[in-house]
Amino acid sequence: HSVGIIGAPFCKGQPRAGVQLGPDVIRKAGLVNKLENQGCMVKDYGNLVFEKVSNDEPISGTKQPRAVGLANKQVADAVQRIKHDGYTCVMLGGDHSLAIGSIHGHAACRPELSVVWVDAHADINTPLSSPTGNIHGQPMSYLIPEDVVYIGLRDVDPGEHYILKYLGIKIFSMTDVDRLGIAKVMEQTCDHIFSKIKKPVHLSYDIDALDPLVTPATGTPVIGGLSYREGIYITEHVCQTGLLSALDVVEVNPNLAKSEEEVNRTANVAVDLVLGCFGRMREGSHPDDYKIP
Ligand SMILES: N[C@@H](CC/C=C/[B-](O)(O)O)C(=O)O
Ligand SMILES: [Mn+2]
Ligand SMILES: [Mn+2]
Ligand SMILES: [Mn+2]
Repeated sequence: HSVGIIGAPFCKGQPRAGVQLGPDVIRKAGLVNKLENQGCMVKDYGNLVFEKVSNDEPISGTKQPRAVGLANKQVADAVQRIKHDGYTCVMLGGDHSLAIGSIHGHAACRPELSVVWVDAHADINTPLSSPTGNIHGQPMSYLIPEDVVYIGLRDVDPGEHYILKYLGIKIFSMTDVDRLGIAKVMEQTCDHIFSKIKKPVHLSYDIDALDPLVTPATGTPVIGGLSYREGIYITEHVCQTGLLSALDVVEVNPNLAKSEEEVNRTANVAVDLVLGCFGRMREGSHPDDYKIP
């Protein structure tokens, strides 16, 4: 696996400061070394720099529209570049509004991509249906949900639920995870997105899809989330399709942890999710040329 990492230290898609520290907190938990230690070739493109935007007044209730727009232009350009350089792209957030740019930039290179959205939330509010005006709850509404599957939903607004049903979007809520088990959810997710042809997968992973006991340092925690094992299983299954083309890991906010331990716990889980996407197997592994010493 060859992995291109881009950090997007951005927080304007939501009101809680701290999520802009996500990229470096995840790196500090050893992301690059751990990927290299499992045989990945890694290029870290560093962090994007987001200029301050003044007078960024709300537009029909939507907050920080100009900052979010500009940031996503930069993210789209970076992701497109990383894809053209031949890597599987890993975008470290930052809040989930960054998926606008990440998916847009990825689609510029791979227009036939499909999206797997792992999240407690649907993030598909329109500016008018949004109860908060925060754009991290809206990214999917700016993208044509061609082929998208949701996993982990448990906090969906009425407007979002209407849109999901109206568009017939495939969803696996936490009820479905309980009813089917994560293995069946992943089997049916792959059946759905690969029903016609094999497509590159864009996995957009909001860390709040996992239970707050597993990943407490996040801005919109919702109880009854995915276990660590379910969260990892999703990454292992996507990895074995061989079709993962871009990954977002978003919404790690160290400022919302109650302790240093909660920051580390959240960051370590974020790293393990990435490792699962790039071949880490819980059963263990050994190099082809391994010899008992
Ligand atoms: N549905 C709420 C919550 C949004 C949550 C966004 B998140 O999934 O990126 O955490 C809203 O629209 O404000
Ligand atoms: Mn989200
Ligand atoms: Mn969420
Ligand atoms: Mn969130």
